[in-house]
Amino acid sequence: MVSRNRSQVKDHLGSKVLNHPELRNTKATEYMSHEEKYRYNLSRATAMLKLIDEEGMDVNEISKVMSHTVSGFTTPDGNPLAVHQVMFVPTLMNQADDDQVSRWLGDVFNGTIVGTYAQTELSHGTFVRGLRTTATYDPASRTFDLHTPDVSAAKWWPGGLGTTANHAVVMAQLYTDGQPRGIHPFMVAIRDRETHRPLPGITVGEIGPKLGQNTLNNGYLLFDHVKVPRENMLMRNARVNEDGSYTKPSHQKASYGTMVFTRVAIALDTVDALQIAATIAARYSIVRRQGEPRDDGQEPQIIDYQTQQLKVLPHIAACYVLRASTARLWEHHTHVTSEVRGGDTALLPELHATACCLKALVTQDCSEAIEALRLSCGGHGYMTASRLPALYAYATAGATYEGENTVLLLQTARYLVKQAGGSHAPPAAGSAVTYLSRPADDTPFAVGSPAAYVAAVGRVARGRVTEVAAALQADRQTMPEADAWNQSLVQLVAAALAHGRYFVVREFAEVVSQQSSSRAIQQMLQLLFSVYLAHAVSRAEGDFITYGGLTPSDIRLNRRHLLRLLAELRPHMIPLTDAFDLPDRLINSTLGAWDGDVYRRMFEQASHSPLNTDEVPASFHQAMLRSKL
Ligand SMILES: CCCCCCCCCCCCCCCCC/C=C/C(=O)SCCNC(=O)CCNC(=O)[C@H](O)C(C)(C)COP(=O)(O)OP(=O)(O)OC[C@H]1O[C@@H](n2cnc3c(N)ncnc32)[C@H](O)[C@@H]1OP(=O)(O)O
Ligand SMILES: Cc1cc2nc3c(=O)[nH]c(=O)nc-3n(C[C@H](O)[C@H](O)[C@H](O)COP(=O)(O)OP(=O)(O)OC[C@H]3O[C@@H](n4cnc5c(N)ncnc54)[C@H](O)[C@@H]3O)c2cc1C
Repeated sequence: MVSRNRSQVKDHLGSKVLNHPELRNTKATEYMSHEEKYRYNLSRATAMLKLIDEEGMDVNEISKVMSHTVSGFTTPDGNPLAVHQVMFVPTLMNQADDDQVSRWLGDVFNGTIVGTYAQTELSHGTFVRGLRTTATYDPASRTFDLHTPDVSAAKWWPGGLGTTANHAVVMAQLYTDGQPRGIHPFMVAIRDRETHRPLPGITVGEIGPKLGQNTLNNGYLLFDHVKVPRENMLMRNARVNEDGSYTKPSHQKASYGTMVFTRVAIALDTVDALQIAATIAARYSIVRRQGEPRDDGQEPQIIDYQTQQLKVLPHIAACYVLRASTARLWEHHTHVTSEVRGGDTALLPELHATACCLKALVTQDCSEAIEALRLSCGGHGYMTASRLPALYAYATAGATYEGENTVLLLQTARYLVKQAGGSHAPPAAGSAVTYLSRPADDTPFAVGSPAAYVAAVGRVARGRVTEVAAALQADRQTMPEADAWNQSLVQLVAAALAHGRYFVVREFAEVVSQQSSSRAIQQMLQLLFSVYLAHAVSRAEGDFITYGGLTPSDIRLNRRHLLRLLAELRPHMIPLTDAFDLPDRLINSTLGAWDGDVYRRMFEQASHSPLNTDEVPASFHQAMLRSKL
């Protein structure tokens, strides 16, 4: 495919997806059974994979097509092939050696192998070192014995495992020579390629209904001494030789690489969900009129209520700000991955720390924002057909999967306190933590100056990190490490989030500072940034007084400033959401269509309720008779 700029790629791929012969005709899925939904979503996910293959898309293009998985168009109830595409394939590409890649990839791309990433167990998700599935090497047969010791070690959650995948990358405790070697990835056939029946020794199935994404097809998996050939351990990093001798990986956490990638992908993707929700709420907020008529005789548009502006507009600004930092993280990940493949792991610790805190910050902010946007649509936001409940369910899953957010923030905090205490390798040029070893930026705070806000956000991050690092250091003198750490958990999480916020605003400050061909665009970016910053301060006033150098009077001024900025942004709300360029079919919301014809659409969707087919549904009489009322 010829090289295209970002928006050309988006247009091109957008129309390919929307007009694909196997995708363009959509059905409402609300009243389908679980199995019908699965069939519908799986056939659409398969069509997407075919499209990716036919077009020979690169990873950036795939990421754009995959980001449609959140839409109401592509796989409205969850993509049963998401984990295949986003985790299984990347794991093979990055953790299998060259021979293994050539052995498997043909079958992956021709659709014969469909995989999942099977790591989490019933009793362990967060603490990966605690996983209990074992892979014990036997040099005589040159096989691994894969075993689930008891039900609590059953794999539980992997997406697509339920009824879709025939292979899994299984993360298991490796034993060679009777020695535990830690968690390693194994390529395991779990179902017959022809009949799709579970292979001997395998117990597999679907785990049941969830808050959302019910056709993500999450599954369980148990092994009863399943023999796996030696060549099926993914050997780009660590190796087990025929005689059972073991070669360590170049980095102790090399086998965690897929998680880092997926965290980056989730951060990027969750902003797409926020863009959809923001577009729906913005459009609805101008269509909806309610309240005492004004001078023009009309009831007010709800967006003209100041409270509604606060519910909607900061999240539109957040779409722009978070898009910039997540795109930067994506580029940085590509760079660091190629360095790591070349054997240089120096940048990995900071990439891990940044991916953890951005994934956590973005999924937390976006799920809170989507819920606020849902509430901003009043009763109608509670309807499934508004699409807002599904968007919330999608975003909030991101706060748990691929590393529960608190746990990930603690990983970032661990890196930050080590940097603050000078016990880590010094940061590389361009690192996001150099501010910790420099004097605080003492630019005085001034309402209306984005640079002054950014400096204050930096002082909060610096203050939070150095304070908790000192507390931890002091506690370490008087208690065991684990107790000292636990004593500071809440402050460590706050420090990591403050660091994440500083990262995000610095990235956007750079975007705003770049020369744009259009003065109007530059002014709009400045306005969006000002809204984001003023809102960030209003959400954490205590922090800005305690660490950011703001006075109570600054806080009061900021509150007024934010409301003025919102009024300034309000006339631009629709162009700003139209600019996300989301076709109606992708949004798939009764409230969020471009023409604003909300009430007709709501009636139309109600007509699909099976309870409206007959004037009196037969079920009514049956149920009443049974209850003898
Ligand atoms: C092909 C293209 C596709 C493009 C797609 C893009 C489109 C986007 C569409 C998105 C659609 C989204 C659908 C997604 C579906 C999601 C499905 C979900 C899947 C899962 O959830 S899989 C399971 C995920 N599980 C977890 O994340 C578990 C979390 N826990 C951990 O990661 C670890 O246990 C831990 C990190 C919390 C702790 O590990 P451990 O105990 O081993 O380590 P320590 O805490 O002791 O730390 C020791 C040192 O190791 C460093 N460290 C830890 N992890 C890493 C890492 N990953 N990389 C580098 N370094 C790491 C620590 O920092 C420590 O370092 P130190 O120097 O000693 O301090
Ligand atoms: C929709 C969905 C899809 C998923 N898909 C997959 C998949 O494809 N493959 C796969 O392998 N897994 C998958 N998972 C599993 C997912 O990765 C885990 O659920 C996630 O990593 C959280 O782990 P946990 O469930 O063990 O949570 P827990 O760790 O049990 O979390 C419970 C609470 O304990 C707290 N906690 C735990 N440890 C600590 C600590 N050290 N310090 C402080 N607090 C702590 C957490 O903050 C949280 O509040 C999926 C999960 C979901 C919801």
